[in-house]
Amino acid sequence: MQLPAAFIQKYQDLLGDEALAFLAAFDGPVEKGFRVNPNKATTAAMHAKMDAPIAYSPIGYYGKVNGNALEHLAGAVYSQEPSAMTVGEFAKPELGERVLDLCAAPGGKTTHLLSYLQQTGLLVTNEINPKRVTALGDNVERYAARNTVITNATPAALAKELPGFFDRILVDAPCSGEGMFRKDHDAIQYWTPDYPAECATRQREILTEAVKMLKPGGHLIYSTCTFAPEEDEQMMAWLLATYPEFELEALPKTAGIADARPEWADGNPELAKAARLFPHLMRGEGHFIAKLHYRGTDTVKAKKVVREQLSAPQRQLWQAFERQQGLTSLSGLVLQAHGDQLYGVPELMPVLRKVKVFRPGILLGTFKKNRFEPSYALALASDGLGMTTVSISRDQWQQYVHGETFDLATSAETGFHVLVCDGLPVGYGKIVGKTVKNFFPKGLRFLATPENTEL
Ligand SMILES: C[S@@+](CC[C@H](N)C(=O)[O-])C[C@H]1O[C@@H](n2cnc3c(N)ncnc32)[C@H](O)[C@@H]1O
Repeated sequence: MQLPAAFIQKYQDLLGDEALAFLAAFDGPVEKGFRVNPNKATTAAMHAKMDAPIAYSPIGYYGKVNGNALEHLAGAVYSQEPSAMTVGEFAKPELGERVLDLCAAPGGKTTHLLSYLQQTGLLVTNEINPKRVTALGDNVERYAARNTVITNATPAALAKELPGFFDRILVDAPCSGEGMFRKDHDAIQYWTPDYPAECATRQREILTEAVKMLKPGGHLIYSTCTFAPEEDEQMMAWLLATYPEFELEALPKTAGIADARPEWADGNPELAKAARLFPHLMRGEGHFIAKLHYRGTDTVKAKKVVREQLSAPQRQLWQAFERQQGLTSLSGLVLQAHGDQLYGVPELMPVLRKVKVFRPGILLGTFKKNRFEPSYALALASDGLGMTTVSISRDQWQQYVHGETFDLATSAETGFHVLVCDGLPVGYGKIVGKTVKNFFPKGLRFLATPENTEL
């Protein structure tokens, strides 16, 4: 791989004898990996692929999965480079926590956090870029989140409305991306010797806002996918110097994960508690991760939380749908109609006034004239809600994702049913007799074959 001469020189100076192995790793193979979602069923095809576990993640495996496979579309697996999985593992939230993923699209870390929150607490997942937030929405939907709000805001706008609110904040910062050069050759084009310092300026701005949103006793996790000390050890040295209430927590180092390098910043030995992931030392791309504990004591007055917003006719239609579906346990959500769309908003969510909300919660469905039409998101999130389901075969699933109407072997009760294939909810069908009318979202339809959907 053709690396910039200034880049080579910089890391020769920093790494000395180790530089040879470091630079050689850029010509090695890119490591692939995937995570299994512990909150969904595991299919036989998944079991067959789960043969190379990743030592530092109980839900991570080396190997490749297909984005068109049933398991991926139904949120049972997520394709993620193995080093990136350390972030979700080190950030692992406790059940019931209020968590913020501040730089979240396309959702690799968000889906990892969701796996561990198990529908409890609250996840606010934010992406500043309006184009990238759509992919985040798709992944949150696939992961069946009923505890998540998606915002499309600047860190400063969020910090104004949610000071001292979160137990845990992840800043997976925009960075110079040096750790991804092997995976994404185009990233090299953007690199100049000054680029890490430019990124560092933005990272300091983001962190300045992030710290305002932490509760006393909370945790801040900071990660990048770059080797640049300006964005890694030096960023943490700046944070510790600027905010003495923060202390680094030692991260467990296994499978080739290394200590961070205090000598690349101000020499503070505490910095070694953070982690460096180097491709010449482990099976993965380049990353840096630090976990900090906030010992501040100032508490902030609780904000008003969201309230139900539903007209009487809308409530009647929803209740009729609940009865028809056998839906019994949609707990922790406040119902809000936004226009004709009904959302289940996490009840822990404060009211936001000036923050752009991309999705206030899980979309439950749409009010049509005198009826309620359930959403794809609700079908995907139906595990454990006691709703009526109908099993379909892999062949029928291929017809379904192509948008076709198909027949069941025997007739079922007329109405909406969650279709389940290999134990995974895949969407809604409206059944009349044996015929299944297709409600798979039009924008997601594709011509599926056994070959192009194989996991
Ligand atoms: C490393 S990527 C996040 C990857 C994501 N966490 C994942 O695991 O899929 C960094 C993100 O930060 C966003 N970003 C860029 N500038 C930002 C800023 N000033 N404040 C907050 N986020 C920013 C980018 O749009 C990008 O999506």
